Amino acid sequence: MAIVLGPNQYGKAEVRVVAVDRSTARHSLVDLNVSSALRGDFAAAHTAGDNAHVLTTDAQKNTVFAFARDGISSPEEFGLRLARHLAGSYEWVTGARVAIESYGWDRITVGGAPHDHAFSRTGGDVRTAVVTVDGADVHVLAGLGDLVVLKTTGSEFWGFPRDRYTTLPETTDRILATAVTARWRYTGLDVDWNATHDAVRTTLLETFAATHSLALQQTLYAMGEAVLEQHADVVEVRMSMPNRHHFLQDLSAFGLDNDLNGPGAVVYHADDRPYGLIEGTVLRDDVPAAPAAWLSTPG
Ligand SMILES: O=c1[nH]c(=O)c2[nH]c(=O)[nH]c2[nH]1
Repeated sequence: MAIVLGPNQYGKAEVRVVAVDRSTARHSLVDLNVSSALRGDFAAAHTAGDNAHVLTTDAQKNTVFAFARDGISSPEEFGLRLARHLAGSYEWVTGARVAIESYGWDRITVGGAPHDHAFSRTGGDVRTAVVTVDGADVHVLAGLGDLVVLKTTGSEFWGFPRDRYTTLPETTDRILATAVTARWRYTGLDVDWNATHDAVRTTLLETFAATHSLALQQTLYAMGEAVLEQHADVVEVRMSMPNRHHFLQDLSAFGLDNDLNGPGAVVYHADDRPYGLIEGTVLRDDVPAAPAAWLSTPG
């Protein structure tokens, strides 16, 4: 028996870089959280403390800032530029993974006019990109996280088996709420990254709204299916959707009913935990799997 080093990677996590385009009086900004990781022959560093192959994580951080100086047109483009550079940096580096979160900023409106250089953070979801260079292969995953959505009706849940511990009542009218994390894989690199990201996000939202849900599982599948039907560049969608349960609050102690169809507001208790966690992949069955695209990407 011998003990050996298994798969490993290392890099700088969560480099916070803000790039401002000041080329006109109307500034624009890109706000990213960038994590890089290198893969390759780093055995000696692990087993002997020999750092001759270790491109420092500090240099990886510096590379992020230096590359931002050329402008950032999209997280995907920036990730591709960085991952290709890092993967090509030394012959013992076989691959690089760059994962990016992108935070949105809206112009503040002053007197009805969008301001040139004042912004407020968009409250909602975060855009994500993961670029992996693996030898000659390049993979791009786009995505989003924390897209919080809710519908006040159009959701049922019934027909499930009842074992001795099943107490949940069946329902034909409930709130359906979740915070969508989705990542989707592109076939090629000739993609209009920003426009496609916007369009996929719209598809996810529209399908959540338009699907009469019999289960969050069904809604998840419908959302992934719609993305694949409407976006030819996308071959695979992975989603993670917590079921943010909303339970009708019992108000009988106060002599109040709480009837879905009665007069007055219907009052729910929004429970934060535990939550159902519905996860799944929807993909084209004629496209080869790309495990390298997803390696060390959680969820
Ligand atoms: O949409 C749902 N899927 C489930 O699997 C489930 N389980 C549960 O208790 N409520 C729900 N709702």
